[in-house]
This record gives sequence, structure tokens and C-alpha cells, in this order.
Amino acid sequence: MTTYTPMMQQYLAIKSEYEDAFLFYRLGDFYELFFDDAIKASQILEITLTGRDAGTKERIPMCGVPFHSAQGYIETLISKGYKVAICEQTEDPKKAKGVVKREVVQLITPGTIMEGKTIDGKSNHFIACAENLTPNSFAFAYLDVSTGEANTSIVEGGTKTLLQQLIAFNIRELVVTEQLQMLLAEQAGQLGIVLSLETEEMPEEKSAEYINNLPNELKGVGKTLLQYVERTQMRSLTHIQPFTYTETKELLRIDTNSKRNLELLESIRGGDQKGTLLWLLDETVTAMGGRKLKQWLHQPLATRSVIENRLAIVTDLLDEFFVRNELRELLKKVYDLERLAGRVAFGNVGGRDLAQLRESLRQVPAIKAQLIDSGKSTLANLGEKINECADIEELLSKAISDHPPISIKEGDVIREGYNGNLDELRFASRNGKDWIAQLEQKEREVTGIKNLKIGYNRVFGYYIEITKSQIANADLSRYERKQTLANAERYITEELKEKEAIILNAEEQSLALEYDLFVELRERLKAYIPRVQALASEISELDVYMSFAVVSEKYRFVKPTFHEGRALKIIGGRHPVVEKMLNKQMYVPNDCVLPDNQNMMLITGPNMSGKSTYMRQVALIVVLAQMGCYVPADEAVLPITDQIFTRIGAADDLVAGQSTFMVEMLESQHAITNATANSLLLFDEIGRGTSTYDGMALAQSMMEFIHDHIGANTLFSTHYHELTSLEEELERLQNVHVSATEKDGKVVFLHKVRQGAADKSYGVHVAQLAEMPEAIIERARVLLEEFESKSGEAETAAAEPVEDALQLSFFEEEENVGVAEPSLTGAEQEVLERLQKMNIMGTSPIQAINVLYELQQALLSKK
Ligand SMILES: Nc1ncnc2c1ncn2[C@@H]1O[C@H](COP(=O)(O)OP(=O)(O)OP(=O)(O)O)[C@@H](O)[C@H]1O
Repeated sequence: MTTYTPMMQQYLAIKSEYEDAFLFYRLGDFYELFFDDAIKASQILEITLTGRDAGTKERIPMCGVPFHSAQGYIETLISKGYKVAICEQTEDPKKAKGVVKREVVQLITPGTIMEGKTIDGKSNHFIACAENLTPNSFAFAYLDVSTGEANTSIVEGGTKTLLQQLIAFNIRELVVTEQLQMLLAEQAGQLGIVLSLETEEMPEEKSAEYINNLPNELKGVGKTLLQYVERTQMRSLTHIQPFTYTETKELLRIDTNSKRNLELLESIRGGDQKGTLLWLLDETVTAMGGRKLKQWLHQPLATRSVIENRLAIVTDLLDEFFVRNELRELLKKVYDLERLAGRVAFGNVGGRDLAQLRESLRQVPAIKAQLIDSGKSTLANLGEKINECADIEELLSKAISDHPPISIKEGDVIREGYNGNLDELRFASRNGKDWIAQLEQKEREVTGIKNLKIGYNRVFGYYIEITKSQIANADLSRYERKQTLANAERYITEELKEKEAIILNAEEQSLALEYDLFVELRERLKAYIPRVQALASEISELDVYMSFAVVSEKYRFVKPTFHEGRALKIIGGRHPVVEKMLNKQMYVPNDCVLPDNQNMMLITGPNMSGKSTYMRQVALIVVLAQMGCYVPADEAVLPITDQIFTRIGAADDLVAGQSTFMVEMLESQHAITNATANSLLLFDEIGRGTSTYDGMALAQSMMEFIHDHIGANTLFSTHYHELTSLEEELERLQNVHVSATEKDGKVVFLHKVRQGAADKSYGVHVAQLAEMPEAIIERARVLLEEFESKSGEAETAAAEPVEDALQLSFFEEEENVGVAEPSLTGAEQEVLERLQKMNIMGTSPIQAINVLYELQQALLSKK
């Protein structure tokens, strides 16, 4: 049997409770890792693997990182999706009998790490928890340990939607049941999301205040997430706020794909935020404001009065140029109050943090006064709501020095006058130092050595230093030699030793007292956390309103108005991001008028003419307006939209790796099954991913369905010109086209949306612009003419109901290739019927080949 040393036994006992984490075991100035942890960590962190005697025959693997530089190593492990358990010595080694007591004081996980380069000031860092409500919906809770913010929602639509939600919020860790863990393991792994298992039950009364406001079905997840955070952080986190829940009907809902398609927070090409709406909108000057803006962009509103309230504030800020400028300067001096409050709660706040908190609080009276004195009622209201926290500022001003160092251990954190004992000790030590300065002067005079000096080092304490060249000339009988250097000797005297004891003693005591005072202050501050958080919330909102005002002014936005109906009218609308990116070239503004009885728009026009830009700009205007921001247009009269669905572009599907066409169909299906008459639907080039007739048939039948059964405001772009004749069939459909003209045989895009259908495809010209070889362009021109002359009849086809259109299309195709006879044989008729009835979406490629074979056989055998 192996018998380990007592220390190793302690290690193994602790490690057994943290199987899924690297155990950082504190040994003096190092954190040591043993066994497999050591082998793995030495590879990941590229540190030397050594061994250690552990009472057994063989040495055990070991590696270690210095305590003071551990943070970087911890971050590396966390960023790779691992967890780290920090195990500290919890008693004074000098007083310990036997092995020093050790305990894990924190389990750092990807979702709960609070510091380091992975934490971006302007983003929240959430950890989440999900539990199945039904097989297809989840109760979802997410919480930012650094700021204390906690929210819940219900996620509809299966694990795929759940994972998309995690990606959208950039969530690295999800707390789940074992069952859900199995279900999600593979995909989560590919996406770099860590799944952590739920932990034991927390007493009811402890979680009650956090989850009381939630509807019953969400209480469970809230509690589970709290439990997990408490278990990993191992302290009571006073700064965590009660979970919030917003009824979905109060929000403009935009699914994750549509958020990406519209490039609200991330660009389709991935990478940085450049080119997103967030990039354009973010003129916030505080980190908390930046985070709040993101949240508002994630969740625009759907309650008219609240939106109009926000707009009124922006209007007043826009009116008050000077107030706005003053406020902006003041806000710039406000630090991240939420994260500072988090650090107070967490107990890792330092002197410099408290100085930042104080500096921030000092701005508040002026901010409040600016708002109240602005003479604008909405701003005055904001100002009245702000709690100045003057008492906290006063306490910090009294307690904390002007420029405290980062570490409390360096001293000079607590201000003079805060504590009498501390002042006395400091006086003693300072006095002693003055005495030493005087001694130096005195000794120089006595010995006649001008460059004699008194120095200090940690090993020898204070000493008198004399260069060797001077020694022979002086009477040094009073000195005792302490240390010999290459060109100097160091001495002490009785008197110097005595004074040194007093100074060092006073210094040590003053540092210890200072530390105690600081800890006491930190504890006292915990009681103030909720007030600082409330202030943070008010300041961050103000920062977002200011940002809206700045952006609205900078880009000439106007205030949108809302009405109760469904009609939408945008005059001179612009896509703000494309406009900003256009280099010198003018952006062409466009109207979008969707009266109640004509609220579907079919947009045709050449490639590259600006169809998708036009559709996106309508959606962005709706989003901006419902966030409470002005909009890029000359005029906007809008309905309250409940949901936006988009089917735009070929954004790759991160989660499922499906084919482009399948994604297109899934997104369309999602839109069609969830949209209401108050939604906004954007369908760009539906059916492009499949064969012409297939695609056209689907596009037409979807339009018919939306027209007859949903009634939502819908923009539909297509390159199937045949579809434009649908205008005659569907009374609420209007045709528009994005115009272009030809000049000297080349296409010139006007980017202007006009009534009616486009008449010609400019694809060949676009190919020419792309510098396709001239031979191809020429040949395409010839072919185009040929096709156009042959397809005259097709123009009328699309107006027919789907089945007829399909039938006609087939005839036409066969006619084109010269196969079909004027009248059909029975076998041919049969084959056509079978084809028509076939459910293409429900047919696998193998089945399709079989059917194809059968059809061919049917035709051949009857010949
Ligand atoms: N209103 C406008 N004013 C000025 N430039 C515009 C405007 N709309 C679009 N553009 C420019 O035209 C480019 C192409 O626009 P967009 O992608 O919307 O075309 P599209 O018709 O959807 O093309 P495709 O059919 O190939 O997808 C944009 O990147 C932009 O630079």
C-alpha cells in the first residue's frame, strides 16, 4: 500500500472534491500542481515538469507557478476552457501543528472569472444556466459575476436556439443537468462552451430575495445558477442583484440569426465590430454605458409609452447643447461603478479602486445639478432620481489618501487624520527618518567625510557607508563594521541600531494597522453596494441617452413618431452604417411607404443595385426607433413592431453546419410560423439556393401565404422577374425596383427605389464591372438575347396559382430543349403528375435518384 506524506494526503483529499479543475495548491510563495494536473498544466502553460518526494517509492510529477504571477497562468487555463481551484493556507504556518490547514477559497471557471485580458470593459461577462421546460423550450438565466447583473428569459426553439443564444451573448459557461449535458456536449464542445453540472440545493430562504420577482417556471434556473456561483466563489456575493424578467410582449423580439443578418452587434464577416450598428451607435464614455447600450440593442422595446419616454429624453439632450457637453465631460470621469461594486462585494477591492470610486462619486452632484438645472422636465426627472451617495464619497474622502498605491501592503492608502493610532505610528516612523537624515549630516561633520551616507537594505537594516578611499583618513572607532563592498565599507553604531528598531517597529505596526483599517472599511462599504449599483444604473442609462443624442446629431437623424396602426412610412431613409462606410460617394436616400392595405413590397433590380441594403435599412430604422433613438431618415412614422424576421444573405450556420438552402428554408419556416400581423419580415432572394422553378414556386407560395394568413409588413426581393406580375393577384402587394441605367454599354447604379417592376437584368454588366474576360461577357450577351426572345410566355406564368405555374414551367423548359411533343402521351402525363406531387423537401438524395430512375423507366418502357 502506498502511504503518502501527511501533506500529500491533505492534497489528495482536497483534490478529490475538485476532479474537474486544476488544483493550485499553495506552498509558500508558489502554487504547486501534482500528478496528472502537473503533467497537463506543464504542457499547456509551457512550464517545467519536476518531481517531488511524497512518501512513496517514486517521486510524483509536480510543477508550479509563483504566487505573484499566477494570474496570467490562471487566465491561460481559463481561456482554454479549464477550471482552476485556488487552494490557500488558511492558518499561520508558524502557529500550525503538523500540516498547515488549507482550503479551496475560490473555483475560477470560464463564466466566473472576473479579471484579466479576457474581460472587456464594455462587454458583460455572463455565466448562464438552462433547464428544459418542455422538450422544445428552456428556462434560461444569466448572470455577470463582475457587475452583479442577473436576468432570465424563456428560450423557445430547441437546443439550436439555446446555443445561438449563448453565442449571441458570448457566454462561455453553461450550468446544466446531467441529461442536458449529454445532449449538448458535442456542439458545445465545438463552440468552446464549457458545460458545468448543477450543484447541491441551496436553502430556500437564501435564494428567495433573488428570485421572488420571477414567474414560477423561471425560479428554478435562477436558484440553480445562484447556487453554482456561490459554490464556486465561496463567499456571499452581496452585489448580485435580484433576477429580472421582462415579458416578451414588452420587447421587440429579433432572433439570433436576424440579429446577425442585420449586423446589430456583430458583423456577418465576423471579426471586430466595425460595420455593425453597435459600432455606429457607441459614443458612450463609460464602460457601464457601453454595456447598457449593448443590452438595449439586444432588446429594443415594444411598449410605445416607454419608447416615447426615451425619445423625449434624447430630444431634450439634443436641445441642450451646453448641458450635453458638460455632462459628457463629467461622465468621462466616472469609472466602472458596477465592477467596482463587484470588487467590494468580492473582497478584492484595492486602494486604487476605492480612489476611483471616490473620483466617480465626486462627479455625481454636478451631473445631478446639470440635469435638474437644464430646465427640461425629462432631464430634471432623471436628475431627481439620482442618489448622490454623498455619505459614501465623504467616507472615502476621509479614509483614502489622494493617490493610493495598488497594493495595501505598500502603505499610504489610509489618509492622515482618519485614525489617531495610525497617525502616531506614522509620526514615529517619519520622525525617526528625519532623525536619520540629521544623523547623516552630523556624522559627515564629525568625520569630515563629505560623501558619507546612510542607507537602508532589508538584510542589514540602516548602515553608514564610507568609500574605501576615505577610510584611512577618518577616526572610525565608534563604528562597528557590518559589510564590505568592492569600494566601500558599511558600518553601524549603537545609536543607529536603537533608532532603527523604533522606526521599523513603528513602520511594521503602522502597515498592519493600515491593513486592518482597510479591511474594516471594505466591510463597511458592503452595506452601500445596492446604492452604488442603483447609481451605476442611472449613470449608464444617461450615458446611452447621451450617445443617442451624439449619434443623432452627428448623422442627421430625425425623431420617429409612432401610431397604433400597422402602416409604415419612411421618407428619405438611409442605411446608417453603409452611409458611414461610403467613401465620399453620396448615399442615396430612399422612401419606404407601406400603407395598411398595401404592406407587402416586392423589390426587383439588378444585382449590386442595393436591394438588400434597402431592406436592411428599413429594419435598422425600426430597431433604432424602438430602442428610443432617432433614425436616419427625413421622416419616419412607424407602427410598434413586435418581431423582426429576416432571411438575408448566405450567413453560414455556426451551430448546425447545414446547407445554405436548408438554412434558408429553416429561417423562412421560423419566420412564417412565428410572425404576426405586427411583425416585419425581410425576405431577400428567397429560393435562390435551389433550381429556378423550384425556387420561384417556393417564393410565390410563401408570398401568397404571408399575404393571406399573416398580414405582416413584408419586404421581398427577388431576381425572378416573373414574380412581379403577382401584383395583380395579391391586392396588398406593390412592386418597386432599384433603378440602374446603362451608360456607354456599362451599368450605372442609381440606388434609387422606384415604383413598379424592374425590366431588365444587369447581371452581365455587373460581370463586366468585375472584369470578367471579354469573351465571356460577349458570349453572355448573345445568350441573354436568345433566352429573352424565347421566354416571352413565361412572363404570364407566375401570376397563376403555384400548381399551374409549375406545370407551365415544365412545358416551357421541355420546349426550350426541344423534347416535348405538342400533346403528351399517357406515360408522360403520369410522370409529370408524379413529379408535381413529389415532396422535394422530404426526399433524400438517394430517394430522389430512385424516383428519377423509376420515372425514366416509365418513359422508356412506354415508348
Ligand atoms: N442607397 C444607396 N446609396 C449608395 N450606395 C448604395 C445604396 N445602396 C447600396 N449601395 C451600395 O451598393 C452596394 C450593393 O448593395 P446591396 O448589397 O444592397 O445590393 P443587392 O442589390 O442586394 O445585391 P445582390 O443582389 O448582389 O445581393 C452596397 O455595398 C453599397 O456600397
